[in-house]
Amino acid sequence: MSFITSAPGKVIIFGEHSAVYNEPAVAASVSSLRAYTLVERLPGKSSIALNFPDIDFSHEWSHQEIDKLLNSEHGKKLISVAQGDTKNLNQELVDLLDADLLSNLKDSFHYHAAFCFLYLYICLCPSVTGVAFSVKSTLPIGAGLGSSASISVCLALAMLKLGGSITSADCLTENDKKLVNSWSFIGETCIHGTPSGIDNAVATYGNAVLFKREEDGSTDFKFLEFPQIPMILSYTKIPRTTKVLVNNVRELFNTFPDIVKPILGAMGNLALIGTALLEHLSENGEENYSKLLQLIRVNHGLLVSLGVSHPGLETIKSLSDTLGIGETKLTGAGGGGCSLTILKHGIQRKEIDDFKSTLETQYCYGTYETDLGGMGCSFVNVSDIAPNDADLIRNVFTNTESSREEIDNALLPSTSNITWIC
Ligand SMILES: Nc1ncnc2c1ncn2[C@@H]1O[C@H](COP(=O)(O)OP(=O)(O)O)[C@@H](O)[C@H]1O
Ligand SMILES: C[C@@](O)(CCOP(=O)(O)O)CC(=O)O
Ligand SMILES: [Mg+2]
Repeated sequence: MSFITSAPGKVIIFGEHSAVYNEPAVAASVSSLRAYTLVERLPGKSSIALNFPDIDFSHEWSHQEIDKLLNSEHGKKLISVAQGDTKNLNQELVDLLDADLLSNLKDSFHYHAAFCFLYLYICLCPSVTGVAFSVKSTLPIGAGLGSSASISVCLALAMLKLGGSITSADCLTENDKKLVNSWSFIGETCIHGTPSGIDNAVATYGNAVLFKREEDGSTDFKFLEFPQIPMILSYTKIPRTTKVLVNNVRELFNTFPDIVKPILGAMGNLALIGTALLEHLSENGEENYSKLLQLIRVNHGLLVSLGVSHPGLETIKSLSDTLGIGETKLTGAGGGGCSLTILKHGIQRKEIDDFKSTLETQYCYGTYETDLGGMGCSFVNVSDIAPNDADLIRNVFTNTESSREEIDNALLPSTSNITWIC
């Protein structure tokens, strides 16, 4: 029964934060940055173990601890209600998990990851025991590239398979993906409170989407097709959490609704106009491309007005302005993390290298050049992997120090030997 699940990170091109307020937003998967979850039997044991080496956290719940919850009348009732609700967390179940299974973790940095894991486990495969889940990711964590959504998707897919809700062997059906998307939304809710659902949708389906959350909590999205856009992702390495930034915007909204609402509405319009430009990028000579760049600048300005930028992000923006290489906006929740620079046409390699090396040497920032779009969630059975490759993969999951290159060589769809099922 050993298998691995995988899901990509994402870049929000237009509409972070406004997406939470039911405005349209555009995002695409980041094909080369992904999370992976290895699911294996724990020989001779009946506990449930989680192993999150990227955040230096592992935990094991005994069968007895979990059974206490599963066998109590109150617990059973709450679980059955929670199993039928993929829009909201069941607060009574959350309180029960906090009091019993998460009490030692409540104030720790690891709490939200453990909570996400446990809530999904209790809803999706509570009778499965004697299993270990190990999560490894090449995404920077808390950086705006959707690491929380990609681990939520990996865990939801793994647990839906273990619980028997997903049985497909050769491909994931539309219904399978719908289930993964719904339950990973619940995982995102555990980690950041009030997600729009755009990150888990992109991590589930891959590609690029125009996304909108509706008043009733349902979501609507359409896949977009546009050519690769030359861009650089810059990573300030300044830590922040999406939960705090989303809460800060909520406070601003509550204080000045008449001011903040139109800003969010402008972001929504910008996403719609940006979509039309992306879909017709090569038409009208340079006109559509330069309008796209203008919208990137406007979107960043609006995000600054919401208070979600950071001096570190402004450093990147001002360097790209000084060098005249393109337009920069923060991407994801902001407050640190990553920015996205869309390059002007005709920029020379040397100019790009100067930009990158200044950020890397003067500020110790990281940079990524990656294509957008590509495969969403996927899985592979370990029995279908050649024994040598399977050993390499186990190493990657057990060695806390494994590098991005080692993880990519062992697991990345484009560079490993694995035939992922998606
Ligand atoms: N590889 C990972 N292992 C364990 N937890 C992770 C991992 N990646 C993400 N997380 C969880 O997601 C949180 C970060 O999510 P968030 O603040 O939304 O930032 P982002 O999604 O932009 O990376 C982490 O604090 C942790 O709880
Ligand atoms: C700020 C927001 O729009 C995106 C958050 O993305 P990330 O967690 O920073 O990668 C929140 C959301 O849409 O759920
Ligand atoms: Mg997140």
